[in-house]
Amino acid sequence: MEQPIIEIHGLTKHYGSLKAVDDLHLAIHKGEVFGLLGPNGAGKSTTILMLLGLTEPTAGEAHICGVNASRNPIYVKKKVGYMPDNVGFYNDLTALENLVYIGRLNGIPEKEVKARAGDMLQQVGLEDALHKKAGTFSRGMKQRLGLADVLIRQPEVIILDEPTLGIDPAGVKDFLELIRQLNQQQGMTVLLSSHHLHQVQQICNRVGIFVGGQLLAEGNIETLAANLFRSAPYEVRVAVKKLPEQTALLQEQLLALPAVKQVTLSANSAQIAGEENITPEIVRFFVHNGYDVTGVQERTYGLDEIYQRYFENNLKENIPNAKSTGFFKRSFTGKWGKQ
Ligand SMILES: Nc1ncnc2c1ncn2[C@@H]1O[C@H](COP(=O)(O)OP(=O)(O)OP(=O)(O)O)[C@@H](O)[C@H]1O
Repeated sequence: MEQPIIEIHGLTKHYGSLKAVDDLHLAIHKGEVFGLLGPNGAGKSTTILMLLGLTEPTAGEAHICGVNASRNPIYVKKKVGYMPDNVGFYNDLTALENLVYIGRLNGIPEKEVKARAGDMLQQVGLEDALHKKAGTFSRGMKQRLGLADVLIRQPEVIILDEPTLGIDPAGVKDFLELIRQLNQQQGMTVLLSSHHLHQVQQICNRVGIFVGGQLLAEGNIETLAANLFRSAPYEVRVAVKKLPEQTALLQEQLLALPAVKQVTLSANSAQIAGEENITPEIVRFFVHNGYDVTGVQERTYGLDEIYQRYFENNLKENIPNAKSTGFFKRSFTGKWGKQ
């Protein structure tokens, strides 16, 4: 397999007694969109600064595009396009003028720079705002200009720190679509940090959940879900016209079926979780026992549950069994309750 474009080993940063980043290990490969997901203060920005060689790690190493970031910050600057959470521009210059200026600073030949800047602005959807002053731009437009600023340097990888902060929902959707296109059409590798799990879920191939300086879990959504709900990863809800008032026997019968681990009964539905795909068996059971089945629904996990679950585990250590936690019931009923 190709060498990862970002490789982090034991990366650690202390600020006095505070461990902002604690023994981080991570590999991101070419063409991936990786989401670093975590609440404020989790250590995302500190990690990014170490990746860029802008702050020295207390311990560990970050390699990016094949070099040690803290030993080669200038090389890293050439290879990596970094968009901070607050991009600054010259407000009195137009979008095109700002970008031409940046292009020149980055050594783009004079005869090319204007055309390249124009192309970039078109690519990020600012073709109608070429000659507008950056000072008049909305937050969403500024982020697009920030992306053009990053892309004109022709980076191998782009790192975006909270790129959608402060943009309205429509702007967020457009911006994320832009990132997706960059990835799909140009194979651009992207690392983005966010505390918006829904946004991360929309465009990232892989996600790292980062809390209190530690990477608590990492993988694609399916892997995270499987790890999280390891004991009973499959769930099905069967809606029936009416369940008996005394449910103890039914509960016992269901729990006796192979692979069934958890059963929650309400007036007209049964929620059942198991070690493997139990849907056919469960449906057969209800039909065979004369219940009028009005609906069957298999459950899929979203990042929501995973994210909350890891927070919960992190806050309340050593939860022995997911079955008994309030979270499990809450997310279960919460998700279905909405439908
Ligand atoms: N220069 C610094 N000096 C001291 N403490 C710092 C410094 N920079 C960050 N920290 C602390 O390190 C921790 C991690 O901060 P960091 O900015 O990396 O988190 P984050 O996940 O990016 O959060 P946010 O989304 O709020 O930026 C926080 O507790 C923060 O207060």
